Amino acid sequence: MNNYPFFTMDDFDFDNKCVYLRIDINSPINPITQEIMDDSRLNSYSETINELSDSKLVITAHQGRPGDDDFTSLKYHSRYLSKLMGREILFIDSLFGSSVDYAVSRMKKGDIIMLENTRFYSEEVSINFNNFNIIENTHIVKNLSKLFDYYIIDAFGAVHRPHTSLIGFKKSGPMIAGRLMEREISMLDKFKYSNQRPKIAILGGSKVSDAVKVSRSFFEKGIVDYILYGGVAANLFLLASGKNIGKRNIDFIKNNNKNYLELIDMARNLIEKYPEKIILPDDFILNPSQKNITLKDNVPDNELLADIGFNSIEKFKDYIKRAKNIFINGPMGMYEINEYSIGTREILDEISNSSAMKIVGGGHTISAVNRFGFRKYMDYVSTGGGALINYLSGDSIPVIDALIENKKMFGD
Ligand SMILES: Nc1ncnc2c1ncn2[C@@H]1O[C@H](COP(=O)(O)OP(=O)(O)O)[C@@H](O)[C@H]1O
Ligand SMILES: O=C(OP(=O)(O)O)[C@H](O)COP(=O)(O)O
Repeated sequence: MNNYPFFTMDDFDFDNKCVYLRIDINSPINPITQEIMDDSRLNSYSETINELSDSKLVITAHQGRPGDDDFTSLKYHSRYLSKLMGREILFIDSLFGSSVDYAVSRMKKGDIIMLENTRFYSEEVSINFNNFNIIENTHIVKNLSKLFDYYIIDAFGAVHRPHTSLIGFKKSGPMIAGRLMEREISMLDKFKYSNQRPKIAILGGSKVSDAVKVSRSFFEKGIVDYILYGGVAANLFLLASGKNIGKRNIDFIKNNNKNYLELIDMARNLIEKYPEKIILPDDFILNPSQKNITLKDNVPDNELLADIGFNSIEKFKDYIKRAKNIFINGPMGMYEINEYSIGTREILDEISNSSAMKIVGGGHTISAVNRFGFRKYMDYVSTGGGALINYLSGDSIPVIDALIENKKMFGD
């Protein structure tokens, strides 16, 4: 038996068994060619998949969110993974139903199948996850649970999402943490339990809802001393503090967050309670004009605050220099475009030069770290973005909770 409160792959023998493996290979996608722009997440599953080479292995995963450019089929991911692993992977363009049943019934030991993007099915994300009866009664769970002996969940990047393909099988059979989950948890615990101060978080990117939610826990529980905000997360806090961030930036927040008024309220409360811990940029590079402006200037309606400006970079660097523990999730701006990549690059450069413990995570953040050549300077590169910050925040994590519950049910 292992030392974790959940099953790991050490606890079972998968020889000739039918195994469900949920991974997170959600990757940055080129919106024009649909090519995978960074294969870090795909690369992180070699240990798990190699260890399952005696099983009949069926892989599920998601890519993107409905409505977004990167909401694509997993056909390309299956080809990519097949090449990386040097193993044939049969792609089935459904998640469940007769074509899946038939393909699985014909599997032999050593075969691998990958199913279609779980988020092509609304039952994956749009049901009431507080009621497990509903989850258990989805077509996804009813159909797939007929097929498997074991359910391995290795999607560390999505552990903070209580979605059907991630937690829905907790009563169907043993649910097991994969090798990536084990590695992530043991590495992140080193940071979580380190008492070296100051500890700082750097939160950027576009998923502001995760950023605001965890900020509260980070401050309330004293997990970090400062949070430096970039990207859309910074825009949200600036808006909440009464700054004029311009129509296009407000619309970006509104259009991507149904609960944006609630987010602004939460951000405002945090600013009132922890003013000295919230570190915000005060100048920016505009897109499309590429002008450097401060927030004292008016932000024209058609401009995005696409990168943090030079004063803000220097201000952030001062905090990074003094830190003993640092983690970063989310780029400082639209790093994919050269003209707006300087903030992200400079901040990653300063982190790389620091002697603090340095953790970095998130699909786009890893892609930036790889692209700008900083990977070798990081102590740990987590595959999780939202997952990383939620895990470090000490809040309850739906997938980990489900794994723990499952071990209690199937433990003996
Ligand atoms: N100020 C901004 N306005 C619009 N998009 C932004 C801004 N800053 C960053 N982004 C975008 O955020 C995306 C990355 O965010 P996110 O998915 O949250 O990061 P991660 O995958 O590392 O967790 C990038 O595509 C980047 O272009
Ligand atoms: O890429 C992911 O999150 P991340 O961008 O926070 O690292 C995960 O696959 C979760 O995706 P989601 O935030 O669309 O639920």
